[in-house]
Amino acid sequence: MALLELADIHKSYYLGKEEFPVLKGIDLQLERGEFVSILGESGGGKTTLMNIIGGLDREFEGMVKVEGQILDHQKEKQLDEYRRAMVGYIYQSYNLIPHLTVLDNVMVSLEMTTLRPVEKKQRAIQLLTEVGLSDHIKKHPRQLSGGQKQRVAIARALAADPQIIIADEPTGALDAQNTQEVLEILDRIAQDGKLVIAVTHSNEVANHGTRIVRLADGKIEADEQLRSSYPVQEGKRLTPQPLPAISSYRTAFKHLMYNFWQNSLIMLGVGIGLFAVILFSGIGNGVNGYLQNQINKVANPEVISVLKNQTGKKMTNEQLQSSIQNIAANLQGSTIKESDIHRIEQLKGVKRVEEGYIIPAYQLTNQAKEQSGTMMQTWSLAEKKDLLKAGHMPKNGELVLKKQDAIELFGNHSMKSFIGKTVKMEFQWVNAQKQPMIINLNLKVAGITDGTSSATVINAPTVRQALKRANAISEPNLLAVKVKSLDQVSHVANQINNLRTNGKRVVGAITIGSVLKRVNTYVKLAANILAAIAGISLLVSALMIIVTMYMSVSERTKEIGILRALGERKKDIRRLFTAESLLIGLFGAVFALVISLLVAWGLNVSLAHLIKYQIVQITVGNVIFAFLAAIIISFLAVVLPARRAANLNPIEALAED
Ligand SMILES: Nc1ncnc2c1ncn2[C@@H]1O[C@H](COP(=O)(O)OP(=O)(O)OP(=O)(O)O)[C@@H](O)[C@H]1O
Repeated sequence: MALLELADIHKSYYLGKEEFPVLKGIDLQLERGEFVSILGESGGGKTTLMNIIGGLDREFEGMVKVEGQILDHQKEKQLDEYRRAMVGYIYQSYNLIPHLTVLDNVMVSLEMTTLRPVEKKQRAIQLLTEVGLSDHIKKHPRQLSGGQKQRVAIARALAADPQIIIADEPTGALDAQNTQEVLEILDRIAQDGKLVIAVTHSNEVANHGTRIVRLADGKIEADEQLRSSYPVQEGKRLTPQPLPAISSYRTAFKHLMYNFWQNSLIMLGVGIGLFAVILFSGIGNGVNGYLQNQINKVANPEVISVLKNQTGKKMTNEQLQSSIQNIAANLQGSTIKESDIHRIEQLKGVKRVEEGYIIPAYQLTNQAKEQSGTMMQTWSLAEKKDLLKAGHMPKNGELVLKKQDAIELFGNHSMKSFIGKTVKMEFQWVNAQKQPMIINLNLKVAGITDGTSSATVINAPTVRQALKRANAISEPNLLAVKVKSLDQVSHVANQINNLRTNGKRVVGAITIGSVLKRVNTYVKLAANILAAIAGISLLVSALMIIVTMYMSVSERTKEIGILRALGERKKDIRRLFTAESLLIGLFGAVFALVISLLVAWGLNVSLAHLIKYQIVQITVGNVIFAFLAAIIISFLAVVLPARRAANLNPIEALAED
């Protein structure tokens, strides 16, 4: 049984509808141990025939049998397997993969065998030693002479232990010395029991073989046996296997490293898009946290302020806030009844209710100096001690003065010197008959507050006692309701807003939570705008990967042809480019992470004296998101380029200059 049998092979090329027949009925039987030279005039169809024998061409008529089995050339998978297991190629122009070392060029073939990794390496080194290249295994092809390159190509062709070695003009580019050596190697391969088929113009090469087949006008003109073929002993063969995924990733990594600087620029480009995403998210977190922190500093979010609902209807937080302005006009109508306070105390989730007053307008006097103010709220649970810059919170008969007020009244001295001084206070109120009356108080300064968000305050009992003494109405017009926990705040506020008498709402609740919510809305809006900008940069990153990968496919067309000839499937080619894109994305993300952390650190340090807060806060979630985004965009961006690479016709890809 012949190793390879060709029966009635016809092949034509078409230009439009015009047919150019190249092979017009080839019948050939080739055996192991033969060194067959195919001779013929230029353009006679030798390469075309080799492509058919080598399992690269699918478009021909006729039958190819391998070891007695018909090779179904319609089925790509069968051809892939055939090339992987049976065929090794040697080309005139060597066709080594430029970004892989000599050793790795040979390993590419061995990756498609079931040998263990150590055995693969041992075999590659042994083959390279046999062709005299043991000292050059770490070099790249560009660092080798022509003769050396051809020997690497021979070692690679033999690596996966194929039975058929196809050599297309193997000595065409070599000098006499190297030609002689390569021919001897080819002869040794035939002696080892393999079938060597060499396409040549040279009689020297042809005479070296055991048999010469002459092609003319698309047919076999002569078939001449020069010597008997070599005897064949059956030995153990290596078992082929499809390329493992890890090999594609390794090759992709090596390619990236080979063009390190060029690729690092691309990764930097991709990284900048991701950097924008990470940094903007970090700034979003920081600003949000900062605002919450600022609000929590001046007010306790677990405290609800309750005012009289003077309309009886549903009121929003904003309407309630602005209703404070109406208190002066209707002091009596703004007070909250004892019974309603009691109802609030009974609500589920309420811990404590503190009564307080809003005094619409007041006047402070120290001897001849006067200072007036508006909207004084008695010190309540909603306030925070942080506002106090000196002294203590006001007790009965005491007041805490805003720093500016203190300076107006006592002159510009140190804050502590104000404490202990007395001030007169006057404000207007009404009695039960709605008669306006002036309330007078003598107060001792207990502390000083600073800043814009705080004011001069006294405590509620001081006000209540003064009102009672003057026979004015003394019900509170403000309540501070302390809630048991933060998550109950909005529920309690709802219950308070829903308290009714005769169907009319009685009181209204103002929560810091709602202020926070509004702030959050703005922060989110800003964050979304930043995210949109970051999204655009991601799009740019994706485009960059697409362009890079398309360029890579064009640049590496020949490599794709070589890999296909070695037996890699379309799938393997697609995976090679996908792997490369993924690695670019992931390295880009690492790049982005490093820059983001550095920039975040820099911003936080340089802003530390302005804002005592980490204004950029990059969370683990942000980092995970950036990596996921990198993986997704690099996967999507490579779909089309990878498909294009996989669909390249291997013969055309190999013919690429
Ligand atoms: N893809 C193609 N499309 C159209 N015609 C082609 C194609 N490939 C080869 N041919 C034609 O087929 C004929 C045989 O080409 P082939 O490369 O097989 O010849 P060859 O014998 O190997 O030539 P050479 O010795 O010069 O390498 C030539 O006339 C060539 O122009």
